[in-house]
Amino acid sequence: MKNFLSALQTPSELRIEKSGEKIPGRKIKLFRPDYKFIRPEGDSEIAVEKLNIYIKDQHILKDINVRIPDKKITCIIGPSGCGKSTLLKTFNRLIDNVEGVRIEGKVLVNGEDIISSGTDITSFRRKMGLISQRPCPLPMSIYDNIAYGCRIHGIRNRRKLNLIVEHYLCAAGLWEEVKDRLHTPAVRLSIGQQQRLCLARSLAVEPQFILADEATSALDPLSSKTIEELFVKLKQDYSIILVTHTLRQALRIADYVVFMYLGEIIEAGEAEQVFNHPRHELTKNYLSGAFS
Ligand SMILES: Nc1ncnc2c1ncn2[C@@H]1O[C@H](COP(=O)(O)OP(=O)(O)OP(=O)(O)O)[C@@H](O)[C@H]1O
Repeated sequence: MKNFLSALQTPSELRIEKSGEKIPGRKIKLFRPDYKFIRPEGDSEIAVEKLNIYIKDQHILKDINVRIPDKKITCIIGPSGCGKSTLLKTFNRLIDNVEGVRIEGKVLVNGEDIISSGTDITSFRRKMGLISQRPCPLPMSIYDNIAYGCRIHGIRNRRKLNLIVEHYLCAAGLWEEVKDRLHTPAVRLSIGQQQRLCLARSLAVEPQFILADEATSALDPLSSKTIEELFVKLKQDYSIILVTHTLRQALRIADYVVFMYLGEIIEAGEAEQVFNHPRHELTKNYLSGAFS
């Protein structure tokens, strides 16, 4: 199935209906009140095989083998310094920016090894939407924050951009709050709104995965809850990988859990199994709060 952007790139196929935009061949309406997400093309699965990461002389990730399931929320948990962010950074090759890094092993994204030298990093990174701990809106308007990435990818038509901006602000649950001030600076939004804007901006270039590193830790409880609820909705269409320090958050939203300790994966499995019947003593101790 075509995704939203590619559908918009063939305007002859696009039909406007009074109640919202409709793409022929699809029963779904794109916008409020019947807003539904559009499933990106293909599966979205990551398989990590014998991954070892060294930074200078330190062995940071040790023989990592794990499968991140398709269209689920995977939470990576573990004490500070155990390698959660390093593993996440490997998934979009941001790890390449770390000085003195050496990577061994395979990270297969939909079957393609992204560690091997032939990988086109730019096109592959487009599949990976990244949400960081602190929202970082671009110093421009709300509208332009969303349109920016699309313009880079060659979409210039104002009408198409309007559709995209509305679509993804709806997806991130922000449209109603900002529709009357789209052309005001994004930095004037609250931190929680900025984080949803960053989520909308990531979605606007149609990733298959959403990677989030402590995405709610800078937010107030209400904004945090809003982002969690969005992740739960978005998993219909995206594979979501969250690094979180908050066990309660993982308990609330994880479908799959990866528990790390000192650079190793100690246990990975369905959330129900890991939380209720952990196999490893270390996992039990971590979950019981014996260390954090
Ligand atoms: N650029 C770097 N140079 C040297 N060591 C690094 C670098 N980045 C990370 N490390 C080390 O790698 C290990 C794993 O770090 P990482 O940030 O992945 O852990 P984490 O589990 O995400 O920690 P936290 O929960 O505190 O954010 C730590 O010992 C850290 O000091």
